[in-house]
Amino acid sequence: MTNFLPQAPQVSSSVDPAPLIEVREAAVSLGAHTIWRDVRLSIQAGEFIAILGPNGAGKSTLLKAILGLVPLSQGSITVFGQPARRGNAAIGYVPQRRHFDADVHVRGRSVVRLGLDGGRWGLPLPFVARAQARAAALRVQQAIDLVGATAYADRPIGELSGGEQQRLLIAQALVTQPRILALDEPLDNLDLRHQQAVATVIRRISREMHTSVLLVTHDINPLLAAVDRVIYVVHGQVAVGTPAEVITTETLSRLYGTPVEVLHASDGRIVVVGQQEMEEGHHG
Ligand SMILES: Nc1ncnc2c1ncn2[C@@H]1O[C@H](COP(=O)(O)OP(=O)(O)OP(=O)(O)O)[C@@H](O)[C@H]1O
Repeated sequence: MTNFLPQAPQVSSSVDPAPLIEVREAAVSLGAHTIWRDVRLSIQAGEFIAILGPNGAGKSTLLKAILGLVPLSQGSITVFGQPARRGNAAIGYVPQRRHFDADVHVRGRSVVRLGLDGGRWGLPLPFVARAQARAAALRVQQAIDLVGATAYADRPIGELSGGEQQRLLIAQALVTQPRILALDEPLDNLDLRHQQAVATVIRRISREMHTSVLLVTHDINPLLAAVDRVIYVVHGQVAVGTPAEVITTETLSRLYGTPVEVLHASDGRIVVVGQQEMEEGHHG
């Protein structure tokens, strides 16, 4: 289905590759407020990582620091061995709460195409332009196929459901074949079925293309089977590990600074008891 695959970066399994992203003792302060500090983190190619935590904990800020959109007050972040910087074409980014109103008539395919054309300038020669246009159309179709949006890509995007729009926005971020995909709450406002479908698509992208995925979410449950690790951000602290390592009564009680209980439902879902009260208390 995807001609993306042969072009995906090859990583030898015999050597431990250098991390794509390295965060060292990093801190961010906004105004007088330290959002988080002492963050240490190495992310490898092909890892799927969920960033969790209560409202206002600093999840989006962490993503933006990696994207070079928010300066650090301490420490460093390197991406592909270079200091994090904005506008890195090797990172595909879908910001928080993007959606299209019903009166937006632009076709889904054109929205995906914007991912390629966004930063392009100049007037190429006609024969170059034709070849480029064919190559671009192919890239766009491959990204649409990859997210499973072929059936509705030519409809006006404003008419599509939240889940369909979300897939096309992910396709837009994928069209440049980025090595890192940064998604801020892509499951927001989706029903459970669409959450799981989008999670499965993202999982496949990270596996097949060896793309590292950083995904901010409020709810780990739709992603539990898909993610490799979680980054849990609470009260300025950050815990990193597999869901089984981090989402425990002990770790979350320590992070929240109060007893929090992690329960495992018979269907595999995780329920964190006491977290809601803590979040309300934190913001109250
Ligand atoms: N430019 C800014 N100046 C000052 N404070 C800011 C700025 N941007 C964000 N903040 C604050 O930083 C904190 C972290 O914000 P952030 O958006 O990273 O949280 P979040 O965990 O993604 O939240 P949510 O789940 O609600 O989206 C919040 O308290 C927010 O109010």
